[in-house]
Amino acid sequence: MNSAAMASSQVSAGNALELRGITKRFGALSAISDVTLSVRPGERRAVLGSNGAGKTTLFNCITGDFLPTAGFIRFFGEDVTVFPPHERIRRGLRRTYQISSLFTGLSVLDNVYLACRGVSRNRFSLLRPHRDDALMHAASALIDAVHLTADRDRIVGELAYGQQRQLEIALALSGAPRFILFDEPAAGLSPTERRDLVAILTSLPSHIGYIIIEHDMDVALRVVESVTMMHNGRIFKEGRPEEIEDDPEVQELYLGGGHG
Ligand SMILES: Nc1ncnc2c1ncn2[C@@H]1O[C@H](COP(=O)(O)OP(=O)(O)OP(=O)(O)O)[C@@H](O)[C@H]1O
Repeated sequence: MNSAAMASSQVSAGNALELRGITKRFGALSAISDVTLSVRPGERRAVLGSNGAGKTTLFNCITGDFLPTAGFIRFFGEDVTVFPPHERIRRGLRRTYQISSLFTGLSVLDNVYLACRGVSRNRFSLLRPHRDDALMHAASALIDAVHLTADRDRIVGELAYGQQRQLEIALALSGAPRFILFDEPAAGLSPTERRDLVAILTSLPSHIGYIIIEHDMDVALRVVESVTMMHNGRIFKEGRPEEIEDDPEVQELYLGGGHG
């Protein structure tokens, strides 16, 4: 290992996620530019910024849906910059989407069971699942974790919207994730459902770190310990939730700036 590679591996030692100089261009447009950030194992961070700031593009680079134009990404020390999404999933990275990815004609339990099965070694087994197998127990535990215990046998299409979003969190938790990217989980939720979401996120196992993109500051700042503010594709400010909330520049640009 040369000295540059050694320095790079020392920088990344101990981080769950490490981005260095990530840039993504679409033709002449730089959606994100030179984004460098590190997240420790178990750390919970919000990425905030107004529309078009580059938050979703950042997520897509982390998941492998987009290849960055420049920079590198390490996941638990391993360079995953050019890995396809399924290789990152196999290493414990998960993501939720703004657009629902649920099987609405199946029950809550079947949805979570299939997600658990999809990331297990036996995913191509043709054996009929039994209610007492280990995956069924894992699925039940995840349903409890997202407060859907009483709804586990209901058809997903009949659930309230907020319950469907809770179910998406259960799917992201399947197969022992180490890190989750939550894409606006509070969007469209009622005040009661938002409170439920905060309770679910804050009671996730402490070894699971996450990044949350969220327009609702009341939710975002209550479920994280660190915040990265983005503006025009660049990191604009980083700090603890209370520092970000009190920062005059953030207030000018984001909180009071007619943010949509
Ligand atoms: N596939 C793409 N092709 C071209 N331009 C894109 C593409 N994806 C994003 N962009 C552009 O990159 C910039 C950043 O967009 P991005 O969706 O990452 O922002 P965002 O912070 O997630 O915004 P929002 O809060 O509205 O979701 C925008 O100018 C957007 O139009």
